[in-house]
Amino acid sequence: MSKPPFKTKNKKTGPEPQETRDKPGFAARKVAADILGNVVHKKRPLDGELDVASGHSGFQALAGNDRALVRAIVGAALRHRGEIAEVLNRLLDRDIPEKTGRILDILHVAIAQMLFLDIPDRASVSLAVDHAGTDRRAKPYKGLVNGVLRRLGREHDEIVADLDPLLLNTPDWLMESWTTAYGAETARKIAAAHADGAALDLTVKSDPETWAERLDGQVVGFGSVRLPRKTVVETLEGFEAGDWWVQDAAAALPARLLGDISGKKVADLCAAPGGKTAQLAVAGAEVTAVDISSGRLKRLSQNMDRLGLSVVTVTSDLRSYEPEELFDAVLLDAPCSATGTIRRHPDVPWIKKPYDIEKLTEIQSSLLDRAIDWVKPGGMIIYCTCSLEAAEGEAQAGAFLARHEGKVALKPVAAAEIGGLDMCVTRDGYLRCLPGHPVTLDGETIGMDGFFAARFVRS
Ligand SMILES: C[S@@+](CC[C@H](N)C(=O)[O-])C[C@H]1O[C@@H](n2cnc3c(N)ncnc32)[C@H](O)[C@@H]1O
Repeated sequence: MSKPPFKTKNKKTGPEPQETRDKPGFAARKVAADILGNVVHKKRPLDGELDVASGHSGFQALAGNDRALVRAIVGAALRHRGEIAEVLNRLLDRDIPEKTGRILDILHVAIAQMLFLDIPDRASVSLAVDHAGTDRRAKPYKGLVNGVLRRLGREHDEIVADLDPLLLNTPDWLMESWTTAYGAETARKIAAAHADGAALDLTVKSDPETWAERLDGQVVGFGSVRLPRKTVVETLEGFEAGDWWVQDAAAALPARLLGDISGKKVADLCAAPGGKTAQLAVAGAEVTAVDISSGRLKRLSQNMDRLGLSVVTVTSDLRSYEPEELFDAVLLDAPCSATGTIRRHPDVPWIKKPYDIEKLTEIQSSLLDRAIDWVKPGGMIIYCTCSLEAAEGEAQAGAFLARHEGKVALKPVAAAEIGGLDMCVTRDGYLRCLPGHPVTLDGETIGMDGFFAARFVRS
């Protein structure tokens, strides 16, 4: 039940005084609240906001250590968004009215620091109060920010008692979708994996064992090299030389389902930024990489240049694309909700809605229906998504088979083809990786992204 709103006068304020702006850490908190607001209210993807070349202008202007602080604060605020909202609910006896500027974002940013980051409460509270004081619509709530946060500092243990983080940090519709698809226990394991975050996985051109040794990592999944989480990619051995690229261990599996493609003509549909394109090219295929986004294809080309790989790129909407000749195989990594990547993209649960899944499943089926006619008889079609939603995976594949009965058949996946990862193969022969599936690094259990793939053969 909602509570009656606070009433305050809306006083106008000018820009924040110089001494506030100059306070250490103030700019980072302000940018963090701004980015959090852009993600949760304006549904802007977090990666875009945190891009040092094209992201949030305030973020771009920060020094390196402040940028790292913003990443940590916004990451914690999103990963624990449900818990923070519940803590606020317990602290407030009235609802904060809408249109109060950044007040809720300021509070979320401060609570994220107080509960989940190693930052003294004193600093988090004082900077949040300063921030409220400099925001035109938040200023009337400066006292409330101070009171609420100080109370959290004093009564922390009672206030956070009995929280269920896994349920709170997962929107109901997602928890229901995963419970229906995988059962309640697995749904909770998935939510737990999201709280843990992700390691850094690399796909190497060859010899994963040697690369694991050289980079102090471990071979996981099917030939991926896993490194500890906080690794700066660009400084690692082999980056400049193009010996490997970043790709989650689960994302590296679908392209392997094509088997020996040396010398074959393969279309990589929805290809950018090119993780799977690189795998196909390294396997010796003649690759045509198609994507609707010229910007993303530019990144794909840069990635292929670094890796010393040669592929043909085509900027086109697949709904109007007409290939010049048929392919031996196609891989369609369709646009999807990306709920399989929440470990690395904690914004996904808060920017995606059930309506998005409905729209995406329509696009996926229209792309599949076109791709089927671009492959030679006997050729393979791999359909994959980095989604946990059955509607974008198992149900989509089943509906495709039903629509094209006689024209296409399922070629079930065998665990032996993906390095014996039998937990990633369903009874129907689909590839289904879940973030709760255990893959270990130095005894620490870190899972992999959620991924789905189905393999079909054209008659
Ligand atoms: C999941 S990402 C692909 C990731 C890529 N396969 C990889 O492994 O690096 C989906 C891609 O689909 C592209 N896309 C979305 N709708 C499209 C369409 N109608 N036609 C072509 N590409 C599309 C997006 O631009 C995006 O690059």
